[in-house]
Amino acid sequence: MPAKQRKIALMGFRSVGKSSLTIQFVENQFVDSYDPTIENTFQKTVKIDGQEFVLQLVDTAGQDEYSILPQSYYMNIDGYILVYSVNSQKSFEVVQFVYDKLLDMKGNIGSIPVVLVGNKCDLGFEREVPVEAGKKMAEKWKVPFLEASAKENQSASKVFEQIVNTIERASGNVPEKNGCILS
Ligand SMILES: Nc1nc2c(ncn2[C@@H]2O[C@H](COP(=O)(O)OP(=O)(O)OP(=O)(O)O)[C@@H](O)[C@H]2O)c(=O)[nH]1
Repeated sequence: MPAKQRKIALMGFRSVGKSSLTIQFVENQFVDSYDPTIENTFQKTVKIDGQEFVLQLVDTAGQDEYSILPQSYYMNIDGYILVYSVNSQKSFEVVQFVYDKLLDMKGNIGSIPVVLVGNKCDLGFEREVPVEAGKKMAEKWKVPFLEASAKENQSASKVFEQIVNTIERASGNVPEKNGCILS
């Protein structure tokens, strides 16, 4: 089967680790320094369940509750990875704001593939967002949820596999599976 092209946007508050998750997945490395993103696109080819996918990953500039999302974030994007960091309640609020914006713009979010990610789960001692809060939000949205750590390379590649599977399910290419993945 020919490779499928999929375009995925990572969105969420500043400094939650959108770039770090992407770089961990694409280049298998973690960069400790913080360099705010304007917008970057990465590409990686992966094989999932025997199917090759060419993933274009749009690492967006961080949003906040005042952001006006550019049209390009709504057009030609197959799925969204919405990222907050578990040590920032504010970032959890921003991810809800972003979801609502997407819902407004896209109409029926039920048909928009989304994965919710609580990053920086290695910072348990600074935790402001309980696992249950992330789980509950994802259940409300009916989307998969994972906690991850770009730093410790926990679930970074799972996040991307999960969004690809969610996109495939939404387009009717994979049988429906129950529940959320939490790790
Ligand atoms: N402890 C810890 N730090 C992390 C993790 N992921 C990212 N960071 C750090 O958090 C800071 C911000 O990470 P970025 O990946 O640049 O965050 P971003 O969401 O792309 O930020 P913007 O470009 O502003 O949107 C950097 O100093 C990273 O090293 C993680 O899983 N654990």
